[in-house]
Amino acid sequence: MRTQIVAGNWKMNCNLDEALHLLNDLKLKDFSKSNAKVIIAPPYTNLYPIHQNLKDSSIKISSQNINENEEGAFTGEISPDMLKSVGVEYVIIGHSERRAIYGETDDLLAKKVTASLKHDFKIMFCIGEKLEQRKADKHFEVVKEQLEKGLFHVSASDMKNVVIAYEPVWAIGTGETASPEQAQEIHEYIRKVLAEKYSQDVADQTSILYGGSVKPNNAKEIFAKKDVDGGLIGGASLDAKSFAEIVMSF
Ligand SMILES: O=C(CO)COP(=O)(O)O
Repeated sequence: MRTQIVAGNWKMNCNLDEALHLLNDLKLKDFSKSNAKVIIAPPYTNLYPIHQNLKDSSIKISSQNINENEEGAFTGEISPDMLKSVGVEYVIIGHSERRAIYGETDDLLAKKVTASLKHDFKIMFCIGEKLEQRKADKHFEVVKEQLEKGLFHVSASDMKNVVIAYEPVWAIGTGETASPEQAQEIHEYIRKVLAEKYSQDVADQTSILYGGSVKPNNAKEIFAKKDVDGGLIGGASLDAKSFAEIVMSF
């Protein structure tokens, strides 16, 4: 049985006051009624206070990025050890905004994956095609290549620490969602690629999340699909009521 996950990617939103407010609202929700594991990925500046605040909670903390180096002259960057020391358990790697806006390449992402596993983080590895690639019917080959270049140096045994997040770029923050059928089709394909690379066991045990305009009114239908094991939620994760409703879709 795969772990079902609903993760909130807060992106560059919430100063400390706003973050603690949102967290308090989330803590009032009874997530024990859901089968999903709940993860939040706040900005770096909120990680430690949130960790301190979540000590008795089942909510897990993720960072939105990580640097692949141990330490040193990398101005503005955050190391694996720094994230460990403030209670981070998960890291998001390869988000399309990091790929597109900050030029993160498959090679760099592969290094971030290696560094994260070395430091015992769990990874949410993001893949997904752009609109023109979808229109040209290239989405299958795009996600396969992203997996091969960024993730497939990971050993089969380390894959238990990897979650894949399929996020079609055309559906992120646009209000346009992949249909449940489109999500199922490509999630099934990703699982097939995992089975070919590793084994059916690894493929069957790897959670594959969908991300891209997931809202309370569409989550249930998307999550009901056989190969969709949860969601990576952007905008709707900034509102405790909406996020909780999405979590309760499981
Ligand atoms: O990028 C996303 C999560 O990482 C999805 O964002 P939205 O839910 O705002 O479309």
